[in-house]
Amino acid sequence: MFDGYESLLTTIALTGILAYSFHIVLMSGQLSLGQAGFASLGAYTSALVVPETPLFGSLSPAIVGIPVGAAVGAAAAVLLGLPVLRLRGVFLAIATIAFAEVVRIYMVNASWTGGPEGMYLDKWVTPELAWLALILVAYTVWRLGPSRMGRALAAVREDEVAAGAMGINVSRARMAAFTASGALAGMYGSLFAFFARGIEPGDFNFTMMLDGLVTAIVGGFLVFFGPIMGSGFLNLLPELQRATGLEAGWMHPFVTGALLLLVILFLPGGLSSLLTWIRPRTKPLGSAGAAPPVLPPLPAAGIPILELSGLGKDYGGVHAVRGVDLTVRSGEILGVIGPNGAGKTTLVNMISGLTAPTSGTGEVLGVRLGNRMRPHRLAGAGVSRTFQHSKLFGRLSVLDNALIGTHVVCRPTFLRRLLWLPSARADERRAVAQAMTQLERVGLDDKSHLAADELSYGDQRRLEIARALASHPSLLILDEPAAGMNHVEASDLSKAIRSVADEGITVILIEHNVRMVIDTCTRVAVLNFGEVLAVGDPVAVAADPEVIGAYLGAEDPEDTHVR
Ligand SMILES: Nc1ncnc2c1ncn2[C@@H]1O[C@H](COP(=O)(O)OP(=O)(O)OP(=O)(O)O)[C@@H](O)[C@H]1O
Repeated sequence: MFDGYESLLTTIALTGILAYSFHIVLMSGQLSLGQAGFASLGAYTSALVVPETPLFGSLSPAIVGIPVGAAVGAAAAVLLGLPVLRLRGVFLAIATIAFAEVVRIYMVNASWTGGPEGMYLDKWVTPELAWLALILVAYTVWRLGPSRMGRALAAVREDEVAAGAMGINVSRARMAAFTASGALAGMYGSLFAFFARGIEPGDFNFTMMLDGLVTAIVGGFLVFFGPIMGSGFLNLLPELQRATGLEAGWMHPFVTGALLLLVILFLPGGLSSLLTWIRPRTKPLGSAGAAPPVLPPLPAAGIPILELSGLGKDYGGVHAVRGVDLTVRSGEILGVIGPNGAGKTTLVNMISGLTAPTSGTGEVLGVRLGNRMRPHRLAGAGVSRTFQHSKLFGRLSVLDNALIGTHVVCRPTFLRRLLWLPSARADERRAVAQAMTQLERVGLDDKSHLAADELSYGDQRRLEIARALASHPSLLILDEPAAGMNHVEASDLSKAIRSVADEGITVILIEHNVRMVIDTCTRVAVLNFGEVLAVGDPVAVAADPEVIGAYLGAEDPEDTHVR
């Protein structure tokens, strides 16, 4: 059927699958180079189990090898991921290269693999089978992208700390991407074995890994069809060379290397991003008529939701926070003020699970603070926050940022999206409705399609608040939300915070704008050198001579806007 092009078409499909195994880890911001090891394990294992005759008379026996290769690759990825996924960046890349090399050396020396000569196999992979496998993989990645899981991977890629604070289990998301990458590489290995009529350990070497990585990067990892574009383009290049008579041996690696350089320098989204530029920016999936998800009730007004006893944090010799005793009751707006370096951010980092205390105890919404605490657990219990220095997912849209905020109140949708179940679409619409409600609250609903990076500074601060509110928190922590705002904007923000509190959400507000704190908060705590200097009614605290001496430095609290 594909006379003369069988080999080219199959190679494009197989390289595409290999590139998807890189694409999926790049989606979560990881650089793993262990794919050659997973592919090798998948290839050799499926060589042992694939029957020597067609199934049911005509079916390619390679279809038995595909799930086996994928399962072996996934299992190897889990076993490797447990120790190595605590590494990041180049260290993860080195550890995974080492794994691939260990597998290669084992395959060279083991007797069941045929040693360095490898194994001869029958050719069972046709272009149709290879493309069917590629389309299935591409379909899965397409359905993953806009699902709750897909957004979680994107959030982890953009900013792990913010992702954790939005309730995403960062370790689990990274492990899921790594395992899927192992499965795809194992699947590639199995298909390759029965396409190439045999395998030897050298087939799964560093060059193979580099080919897959280059294809994924040149194609682009921000759009689901990037690997197909990358594979098509890079595999058609030699044909183009042949057609133009430029067939020198050095030409192909040279052109590929130059392309990689050009893409990294000038087109970080890869070739596929060219298509998304040409396409007009579409408004996101509408939420018209959709109700927000069923939201859990907020704690009853007046009950203690946060209790700290002697809580402290030392950084070496620096006592950032010392012996803090504090109770916060549901419905309060607690202002936290104090000079620079007083320990305000460290205190809220402990409350939101980002920093482990070194002394004392604390309980927030029924969750005990401690060394093993992870931010996603506190987010799941109802703590949400903004950061002193904005931590938005810059390359994602305003709507996607807010949607990631809904992570803890929305149901997973990926598996149901794979099957096109209407309930998944209904859940996505509910998530969009919840996100849009919060964007409307801060006046960003008409900018929902813009990238967060494209917003003005003030809008970025507002988006962080909308993202935090999208999780329907019981406790909202705002770390200097009015920084950089003028008086009018600060006054609007103050009104918005009071309206949030009127809905029953407890707020902790760190702010240097004391006028705003007095106008907004029901109670104020003053920190100085990591210790609580005073807690109480805002006006009374602002008039306390000890507080004035330590922080305000002015007799009249009306005049104070201290940084
Ligand atoms: N990761 C860290 N390692 C070492 N020291 C730290 C760390 N984080 C905070 N500190 C120190 O702890 C003290 C309290 O810092 P923190 O940022 O909590 O103060 P802050 O009251 O929020 O200050 P600002 O108003 O300037 O934001 C400071 O002396 C700071 O240098």
